[in-house]
Amino acid sequence: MSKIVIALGGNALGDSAHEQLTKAQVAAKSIADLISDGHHVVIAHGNGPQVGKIRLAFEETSKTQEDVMPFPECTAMSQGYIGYHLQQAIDEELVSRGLAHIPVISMLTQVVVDPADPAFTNPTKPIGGYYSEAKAQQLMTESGDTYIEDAGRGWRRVVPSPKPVDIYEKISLKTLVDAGQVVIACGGGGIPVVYEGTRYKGVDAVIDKDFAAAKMAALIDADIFIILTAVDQVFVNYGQPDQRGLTTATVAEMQTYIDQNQFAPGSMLPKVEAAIAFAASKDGRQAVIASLEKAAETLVGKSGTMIQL
Ligand SMILES: Nc1ncnc2c1ncn2[C@@H]1O[C@H](COP(=O)(O)OP(=O)(O)O)[C@@H](O)[C@H]1O
Ligand SMILES: NC(=O)OP(=O)(O)O
Repeated sequence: MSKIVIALGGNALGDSAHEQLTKAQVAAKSIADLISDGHHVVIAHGNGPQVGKIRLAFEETSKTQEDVMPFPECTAMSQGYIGYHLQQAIDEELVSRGLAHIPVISMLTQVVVDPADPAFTNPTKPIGGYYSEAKAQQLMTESGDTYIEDAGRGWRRVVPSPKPVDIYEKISLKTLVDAGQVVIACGGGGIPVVYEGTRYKGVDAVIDKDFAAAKMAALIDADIFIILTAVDQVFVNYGQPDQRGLTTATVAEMQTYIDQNQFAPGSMLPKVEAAIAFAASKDGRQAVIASLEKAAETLVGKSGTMIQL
């Protein structure tokens, strides 16, 4: 039996609430396969599309800039409704397999970041929907926000994405995990907070959930870290006629591919960096990048890209 942390991609969870629930049900089958096999599973999820849409809804309906919902609150909202979908879908799947005694719980999670992180002045995290270049240029002029081209999929707004330093609720997290519960935590990378004087305060940023999940995996001493997204494997020469899927790779090999700029910033690069960070943190730890539908297959080498020291 292994302790496994799974990171579910926000983009891979679909566009609308309806689509998300359907995709959560697909992910739940994969997750329940692992639980049925006796593994202990902890889940983090993304929120890029969702947090962007929540923020946009408030920007479009607020009378003043001050009324617009701040980003930490938007991430808290996304943790709520994505966690609700995942809780419901995983629970249903466990009940259907006679595993109703295993509780599933999602935790609002605050993740501590460094206020001096250079990411605050260099926005890189894509959120919300996709726009044409012309529309993105118009939005940049009107709003002063930054938009970039996102891995060949269109233009998207980007916001600061500081690295996770600590998980504020780590004692509760470990208690629930040790009690055998299926915990959903660090949704959307966690609600970003900084220590200010005598208290923690939310900051305008969206943490990358792959980095937060890697931090959580190390904190709970997980054996395996699985990043589930919309592609079956990591590719070199991605999108080119000679693209090649990677089945296994060492940390050193992946670092060489990073140095060759094989992975798009804001999409595959943070996944590979998070996977490397976990695999390199202790001998024997494995990190896998695979598609949402195929979590259990990755453990028997039938799918995904497996990275180890
Ligand atoms: N080298 C690569 N190999 C595989 N996918 C890549 C690569 N570079 C960029 N991508 C893109 O990265 C996407 C995964 O990133 P993203 O959509 O941000 O993930 P998430 O599912 O976590 O929201 C893939 O669906 C693919 O379109
Ligand atoms: N917060 C975050 O990393 O979301 P995505 O997985 O949707 O990019």
